[in-house]
Amino acid sequence: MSERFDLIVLGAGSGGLSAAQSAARLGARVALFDPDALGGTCVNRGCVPKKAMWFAAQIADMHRLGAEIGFEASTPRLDWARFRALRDQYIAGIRDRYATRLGTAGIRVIAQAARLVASDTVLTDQGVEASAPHIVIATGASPRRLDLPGFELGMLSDQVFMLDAPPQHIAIVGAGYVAVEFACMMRGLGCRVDMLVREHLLTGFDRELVEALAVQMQAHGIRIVREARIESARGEPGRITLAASDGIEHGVYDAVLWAVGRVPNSGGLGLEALGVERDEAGHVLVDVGQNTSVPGVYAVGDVTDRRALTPVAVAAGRALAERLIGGQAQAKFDDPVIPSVVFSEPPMGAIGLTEQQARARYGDAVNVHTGRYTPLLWKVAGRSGQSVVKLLSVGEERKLVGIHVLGVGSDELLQGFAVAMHKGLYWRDLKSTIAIHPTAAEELLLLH
Ligand SMILES: Cc1cc2nc3c(=O)[nH]c(=O)nc-3n(C[C@H](O)[C@H](O)[C@H](O)COP(=O)(O)OP(=O)(O)OC[C@H]3O[C@@H](n4cnc5c(N)ncnc54)[C@H](O)[C@@H]3O)c2cc1C
Ligand SMILES: NC(=O)c1ccc[n+]([C@@H]2O[C@H](COP(=O)([O-])OP(=O)(O)OC[C@H]3O[C@@H](n4cnc5c(N)ncnc54)[C@H](O)[C@@H]3O)[C@@H](O)[C@H]2O)c1
Repeated sequence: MSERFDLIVLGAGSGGLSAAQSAARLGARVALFDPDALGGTCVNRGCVPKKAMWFAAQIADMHRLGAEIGFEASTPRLDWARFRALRDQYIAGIRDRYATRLGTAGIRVIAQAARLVASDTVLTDQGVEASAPHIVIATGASPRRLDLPGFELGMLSDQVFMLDAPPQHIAIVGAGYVAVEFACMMRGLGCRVDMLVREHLLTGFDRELVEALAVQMQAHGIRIVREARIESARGEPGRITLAASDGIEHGVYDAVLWAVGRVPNSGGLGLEALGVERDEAGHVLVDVGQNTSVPGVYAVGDVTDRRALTPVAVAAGRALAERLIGGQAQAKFDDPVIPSVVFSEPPMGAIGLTEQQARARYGDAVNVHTGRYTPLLWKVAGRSGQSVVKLLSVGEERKLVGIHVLGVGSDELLQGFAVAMHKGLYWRDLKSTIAIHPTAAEELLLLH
């Protein structure tokens, strides 16, 4: 006999936790299934451990800058084991707090993988069955594996966080968020880094800023090899050579990271039998209300084809619970202004459309305002690297449709601009606002 709930959630990552907690807050009886650690990708093998590593790399970079401006400091060496223990302890604390909060909210947590056996019933391999009028699929995504010889010699992003020591010389295959962030972090921590890029770096970001970032990554010592189509890996763990389609061999590396995208965890969930539609890549197809093609079955987060970002999964889960349990018929997550930051060195952030997207949508009505500057401390140190800011506005009114910043501080300064753009931001608003001087943020107000 299956136990009845108001809402069942598969997956306790960003999206699933948000849906479950919001629904429980609104009075629903909720069951939450997940065989793995609470918090999913973001907390355990994504944003959180990544950001800790980024901070460590930033500190190493600041030491180098410190030496350039006159500090007498010896090169710092990171005690990797201590750093890893502290980071893991912090993450365990987050998981503990989730467990406490879920318990307090009365959410039934079942530490097992579940699949749908009917549109209102789920079952686990251990025989636990539960049913509800609403079932939310929030099973996320996993790193993509390639079907090429020697693939197993390399690692996936999940495994980077388990390394006992940083590699000496790493090859990173791929050119998306994960590839760029790990390349910069590893380099910051003193590794030799080769990035083997098949096509473009960071597709989806403004081309001008991406090229400016590539220049800085190379100046930082990262070797970027373009048009490298890796076809095989050979050697042994710790001594790996990569062969490309043009016959060129790369390496020898002591580590290889395959950062070639992510695939949705939508297999083995019983979706095919129920008729839940998916795209070719396996993403569960949803409308703006997170409804799948089967009534009573919904999906949020990376398992869908929406932007794979934690705040997107969280917003979708919350809106869904508000609609299903809170009775807010209009609640949906459909925000066109999604800010995001690549935690590279320096970081690069974007809100709204790139120049390429804006021109495709608005043609000649697009105004482009670009500025380049060298951050104050870099100038003091004699460095020449440049930050880039770009604003895209449309028409006579100059409504902002895109804001892009590459440079120190961009990760923190963009959130406030995202609030303004969400509400509707115009060029005249920037011109009539008093700047905070001297900051990186003011550069957005000082453009001509
Ligand atoms: C290295 C890395 C860095 C990232 N950095 C950022 C960042 O800085 N900022 C940002 O916004 N985003 C970042 N992301 C993306 C972000 O982590 C994801 O967008 C987010 O975690 C998606 O949440 P989700 O709930 O959809 O899935 P997940 O967090 O992946 O959670 C899915 C959960 O479902 C569980 N599950 C799977 N199958 C079943 C089943 N059959 N039954 C029950 N449970 C199941 C899994 O165990 C997992 O816990 C990063 C991702 C990676 C890989
Ligand atoms: N800071 C952040 O917010 C952050 C950080 C990490 C990840 N994320 C999210 O997670 C998502 C996944 O990131 P990702 O980097 O895994 O994927 P991605 O889609 O951003 O990039 C995948 C990269 O792999 C390349 N690629 C694909 N197949 C290949 C092949 N056979 N050989 C060589 N290269 C190949 C692609 O050209 C692309 O450059 C991102 O889109 C983003 O939404 C966000």
